[in-house]
Amino acid sequence: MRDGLVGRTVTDLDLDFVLLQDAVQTARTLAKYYGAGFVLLDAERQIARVVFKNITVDFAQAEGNSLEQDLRRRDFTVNAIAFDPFTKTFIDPNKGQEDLQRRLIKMISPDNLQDDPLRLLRGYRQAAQLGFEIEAETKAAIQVFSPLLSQVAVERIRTELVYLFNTPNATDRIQQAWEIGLISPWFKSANQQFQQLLQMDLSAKKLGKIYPQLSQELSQGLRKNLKISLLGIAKLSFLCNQNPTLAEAELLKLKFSKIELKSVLAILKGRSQINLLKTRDLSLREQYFLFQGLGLLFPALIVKAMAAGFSLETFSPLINRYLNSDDPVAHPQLLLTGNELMEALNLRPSPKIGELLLEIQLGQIEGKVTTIEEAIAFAQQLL
Ligand SMILES: Nc1ccn([C@@H]2O[C@H](COP(=O)(O)OP(=O)(O)OP(=O)(O)O)[C@@H](O)[C@H]2O)c(=O)n1
Repeated sequence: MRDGLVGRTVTDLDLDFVLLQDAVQTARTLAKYYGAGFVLLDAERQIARVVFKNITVDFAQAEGNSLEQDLRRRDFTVNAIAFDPFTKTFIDPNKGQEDLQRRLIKMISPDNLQDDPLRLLRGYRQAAQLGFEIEAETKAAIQVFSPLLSQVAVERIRTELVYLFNTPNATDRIQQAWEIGLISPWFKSANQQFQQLLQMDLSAKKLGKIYPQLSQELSQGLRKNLKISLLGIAKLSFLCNQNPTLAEAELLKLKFSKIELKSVLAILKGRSQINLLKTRDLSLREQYFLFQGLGLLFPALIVKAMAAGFSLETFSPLINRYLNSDDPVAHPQLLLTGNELMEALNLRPSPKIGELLLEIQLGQIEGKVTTIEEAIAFAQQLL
């Protein structure tokens, strides 16, 4: 109802139905009837989900004895508007529609926030997504209750954080959430990077104007099933400690996946590599290792560096290499495989083969090697 009333469009529709009885059974019947997926989310509280291709429909048993009671137990007034499809009337005991008009996130009551402290962070996340303000008393209550957030399962916190990182122009909200103590326990040193974090969306926009492809890559996930966007990962890399070991500890506490963790660390490493650009150009070898370390994360590093004050022009040569799939430095192609090298030189498998292949690759980049024969002779010479 909230999203419909403000005209918000989403790619995946999420419908929430409240039933006074038989919620799970109704969901099961519907799933069967439409051949859709069925997931029992909470047997005790009677919540089930029916999954269609781009639509998720949740059925929940009303909490309390009436829909009004159920709506009074929710988090924010704008999230507690119901519509009766039979009578075609709104049921809005908390005056959520008024707050929608005023574009306000307002708590239903402080007790409701305490009942499920994730709601404290949901408030900031939804304010960011909807472009709403947080009403003054609600903001004050969130600040008072902020220590309670640590009682919530970190998986739920992480989900909210990812939403925040993926929301464009929400870095000021992230900063505010940190300043009132909501997310600072997980990112203790973030305040040192806020100035740069706040520049991120602007830098992404600047980059996208000249290189639309990079802008598109930044809005996507590293993999299909990864919710956090590349730009989100770059923002996360600002929030956590800039020392990779300390950053790793922070991200592990929040149970970020291995690939998210590796991505942030790759960006932090890349960030220190490009510091050299302040005084000189990178050698071909250095460029090769930079591209190898980053892979698809390259645009995320560029935005981060721009937010830190580097000019876009500094990166033009590197960006051109990245965008050219035939570029040997950014997208090197092996002249020969490890097996072929072992056969040619009569070698046994050992870590040395990897080292030789790397040297051949670097020789190729530096123009010392162009054919397979030259590659073999080059390796022989090294041996
Ligand atoms: N911790 C929570 C989670 C949800 N809700 C209530 O359950 C509704 C549906 O929850 P959900 O679909 O998770 O959230 P939405 O508010 O719809 O927002 P989004 O889809 O962006 O997560 C919310 O609107 C809110 O009324 C709540 O009160 N407290």
